[in-house]
Amino acid sequence: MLKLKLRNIYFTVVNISSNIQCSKKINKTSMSKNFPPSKNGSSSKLIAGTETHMIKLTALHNKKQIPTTRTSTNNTNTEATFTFKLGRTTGSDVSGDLSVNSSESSDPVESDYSEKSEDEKAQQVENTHVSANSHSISSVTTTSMNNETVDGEKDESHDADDITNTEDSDRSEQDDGNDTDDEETDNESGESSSNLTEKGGRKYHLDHFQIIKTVGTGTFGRVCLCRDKVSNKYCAMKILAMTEVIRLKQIEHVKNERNILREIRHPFTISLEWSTKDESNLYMIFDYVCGGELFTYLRNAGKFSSQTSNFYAAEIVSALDYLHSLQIIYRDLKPENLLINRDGHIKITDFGFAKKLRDRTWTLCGTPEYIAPEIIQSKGHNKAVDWWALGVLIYEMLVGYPPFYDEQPFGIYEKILSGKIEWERHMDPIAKDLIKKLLVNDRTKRLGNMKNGADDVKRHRWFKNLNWNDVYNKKLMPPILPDVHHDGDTTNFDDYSEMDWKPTIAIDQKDLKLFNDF
Ligand SMILES: Nc1ncnc2c1ncn2[C@@H]1O[C@H](COP(=O)(O)OP(=O)(O)OP(=O)(O)O)[C@@H](O)[C@H]1O
Repeated sequence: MLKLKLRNIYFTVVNISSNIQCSKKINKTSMSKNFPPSKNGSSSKLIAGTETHMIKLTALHNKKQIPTTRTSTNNTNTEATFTFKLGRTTGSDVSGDLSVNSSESSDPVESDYSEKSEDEKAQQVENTHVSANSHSISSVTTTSMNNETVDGEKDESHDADDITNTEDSDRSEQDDGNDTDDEETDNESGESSSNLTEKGGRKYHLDHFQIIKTVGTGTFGRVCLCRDKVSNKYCAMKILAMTEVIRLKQIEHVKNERNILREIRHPFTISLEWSTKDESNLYMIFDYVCGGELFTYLRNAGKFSSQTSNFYAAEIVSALDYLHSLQIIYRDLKPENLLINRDGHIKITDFGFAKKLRDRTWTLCGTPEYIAPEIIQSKGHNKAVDWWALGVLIYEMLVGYPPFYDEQPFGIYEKILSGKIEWERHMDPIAKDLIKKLLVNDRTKRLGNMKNGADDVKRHRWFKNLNWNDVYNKKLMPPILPDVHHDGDTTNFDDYSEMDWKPTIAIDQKDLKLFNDF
């Protein structure tokens, strides 16, 4: 069986409707993907778009075998392992103490988003402890075509949220009253005697964070485990190079990401603690989710049982319901973006494509296997795309590979539009029924997007044994407990070279203004 990883070779620019330009770049190494022999291929991530329909495809796929054993030296990080210099550096200096001359701000509001007890000890459950990087996994379970005709044309049977209006060109649609600039005085005053703001909130500085190790890389930067020297807690720092963000025309997406993360607070979404920038990079500080990606567990297991899939699906439904209630569409649901916390519960990460919706949106983005037909057809899309992606995710958890698959993105799109799905003979028929109702090409008939919204999904028979309050309150027993030895354990993540940190380049003042409200 061919094992392929579907992320992060990254190639640029496809115009779906006319021109095609491609340039390839390998972006990172990653994990394996077990697909059926006939489905050995690729997948990509779409990262730009709208008016011109120019999209960038990140993540073709890189091959890497799943390690059969975890070496004892592998990933046994300590704080002394690496320290890095953030902010402007000369040359390729990647060592030394973290020292930043930044325009960082202190934002007490953001502290409110931090969940209090996410790094607490994992609950005592009699589950199998598994490592995301171990080969064996033992899951102990507990508990038609779109009817629109033209781009943007009004749909006869809109649901309440599918408002027709002017085209949204992915402008930043919200001003959340970011007080970054207001707070700069805290920062300019240098190392004040107190780490508290006048309002009593935490006054952050970049040099409070000691970078330990890279745990993930993305399109414009990387995510590192770091230690907050003030609270002594581990956290994750996402570092985005502004030059790359500008080059890939992702300014509004990055601002959306930060703004939405500041707005949300839910047990199954990542918590943004603080964000800032200097003259080179944007920084976001999150709680560190040490169990690794669901992707890794799924690839190691091959497929999940119906009960295991049901557990993860339920937590995602709870989160999607919450996000949609705030008119936020997530748009990037896939196992790579689902982290498992030490307690075995899900944390949805990467809100880079999330969007506060006032209308349908037209941006072509997502990951090919997971994008809904209406995105491919550029008809404007809404929260229904998340319910589609949930159908793809449940299928992938149960079967081991996504329902629409091809070596080339265009092949994937064709399969999505054809509406044909191959079903495994022994698939749980109730789960199959739910998937069928989610993978409906006509989004007006798609479960989750009709007049009862998420309630229709929650009431489906596959979830009939669930109490949704229990789901929200993390009372369901997780099927997998990650093998985690301490809060800063990185053994459930891939190893990333620390030698390829690019020298940071200060952007000029004109470009820096583009990020004024970050
Ligand atoms: N809070 C966190 N705790 C632990 N690991 C994290 C955290 N946030 C992100 N990661 C890891 O870093 C990876 C990259 O993060 P993320 O997807 O947010 O970056 P990105 O630049 O948006 O990536 P992409 O270009 O693929 O969208 C994740 O897949 C995950 O493995």
